[in-house]
Amino acid sequence: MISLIGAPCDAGANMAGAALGPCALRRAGVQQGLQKIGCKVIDRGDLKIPTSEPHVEVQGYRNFHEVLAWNRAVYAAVADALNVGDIPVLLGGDHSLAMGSISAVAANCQRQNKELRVLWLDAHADFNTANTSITGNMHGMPLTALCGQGPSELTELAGFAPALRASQIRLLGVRSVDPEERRAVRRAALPMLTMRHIQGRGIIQAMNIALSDIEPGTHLHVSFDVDCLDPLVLPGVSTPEDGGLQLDSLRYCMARIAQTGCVGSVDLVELNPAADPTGSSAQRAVELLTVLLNPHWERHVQRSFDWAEHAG
Ligand SMILES: NC(=[NH2+])NCCC[C@H](N)C(=O)O
Ligand SMILES: [Mn+2]
Repeated sequence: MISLIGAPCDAGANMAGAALGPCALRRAGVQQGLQKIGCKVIDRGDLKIPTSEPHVEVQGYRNFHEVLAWNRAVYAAVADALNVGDIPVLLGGDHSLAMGSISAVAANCQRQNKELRVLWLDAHADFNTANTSITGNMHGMPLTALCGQGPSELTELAGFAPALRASQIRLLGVRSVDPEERRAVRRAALPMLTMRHIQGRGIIQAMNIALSDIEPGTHLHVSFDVDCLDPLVLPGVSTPEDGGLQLDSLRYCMARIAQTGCVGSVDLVELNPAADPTGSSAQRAVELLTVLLNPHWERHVQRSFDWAEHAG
């Protein structure tokens, strides 16, 4: 069973709008789309936090209390879904929410003695701390917190720290890294397939690398930041970066990931409907999610292979 969990939060972003994401995804038919391909889906509705959480900066972390409250709520909801054996699909909301969702996944995997691998599809590395960030926006910081850097309220959401080792992460589609962040990425040896890598090797090779050495039984968490797509394809994001993935390439990535049969949890984040009045961004995001979660992946992968080989 797939559990849809809405988290209308944009406290971690540079602008308002991502909080409208869950509503836009539902309107674009996320539940029906997944049901149509044969998934059983329960919509658990939207999470809430106490409205009294103040919008203040704490030691360089903007809206710290609010982001923390959202992540605690996300942690609890994702943990609940995993406990009953569901595949939680977090409908964000901004990418700071991945701290809560992945901490819950990490705790669950530790309890079940499962390997965990995180595929992070993104235009950005999201590997800042307050010290390296230019903006203080916490949607640029989730991976560092998960890797154990930052305030203990964030790094210890899972009950232990770090929730993740850098070697468990594969970043894909990156093309914007802040100068100090770049140094941190290198120091941590964070595995990253940038757009330049992808363009150089081709998408097939890139996915071979991203998915190599995944053992059967691994829990694969896919953190899908929709800004990994080119803004011409998906304009509805808060931090667009040129030179992103084309639709066919990302469809291929999603089909390849689905083919592992290991997808155990998903974040669908950073959709900002306010930046795309046409609504096509939400529809594209839903369509890609249905490729990722399609239980009949064999047919899809074959079709994608046909495309990829045709495209050379
Ligand atoms: N998930 C995202 N959209 N992250 C954007 C981060 C942008 C930039 N690196 C920053 O800190 O602020
Ligand atoms: Mn991101």
